[in-house]
Amino acid sequence: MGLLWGGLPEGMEETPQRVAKHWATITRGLHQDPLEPLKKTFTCDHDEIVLIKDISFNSLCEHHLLPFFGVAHVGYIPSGRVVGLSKIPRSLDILAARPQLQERLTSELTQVIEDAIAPVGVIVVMEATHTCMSTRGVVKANAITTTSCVRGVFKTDFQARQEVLSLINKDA
Ligand SMILES: Nc1nc2c(ncn2[C@@H]2O[C@H](COP(=O)(O)OP(=O)(O)OP(=O)(O)O)[C@@H](O)[C@H]2O)c(=O)[nH]1
Ligand SMILES: [Zn+2]
Repeated sequence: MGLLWGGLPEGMEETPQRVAKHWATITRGLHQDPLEPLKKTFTCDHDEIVLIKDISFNSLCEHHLLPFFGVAHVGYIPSGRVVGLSKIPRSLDILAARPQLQERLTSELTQVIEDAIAPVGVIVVMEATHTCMSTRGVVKANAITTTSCVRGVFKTDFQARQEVLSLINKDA
């Protein structure tokens, strides 16, 4: 005789509420302004690269509502103003907590940094694993997707772009 259905296991009694809370948490960014963390800025005459590497993020692919996650690298050359280092990850967390495309997440983060401090140049590189590719569909567990968005001097000055990419350890 097989196992008969005997009703919900005790551990599942609160599962609907947990699931609702989880979805509210992972989509909280829909109700938040990604520019908010970047509103407080500081004057600073540093005119070379500021690079924050390996900022972990978790997001949600808009096609399957499955997680994609990885790291972001954000580099910029200030034009007189900088933001607190923790504020860029805070802004990323807001943008990531929405149904996203990795490409759009990358360009939106670039855009909010431009809007906040109008840097001489800004570059965002993101590397991510998409669980809609690793656990279902094509089932490629090790595929990593890299996206980048480049603005300002990094767009036109190949040497500046090379420098920041070598600090990130990526080829141009
Ligand atoms: N460009 C891009 N594609 C994504 C991203 N996240 C998921 N996708 C892809 O979106 C596509 C959606 O394709 P569909 O054909 O509509 O969906 P599907 O039938 O489930 O596709 P398969 O995953 O190939 O089974 C898939 O190829 C996903 O790999 C992303 O951030 N950027
Ligand atoms: Zn997907």
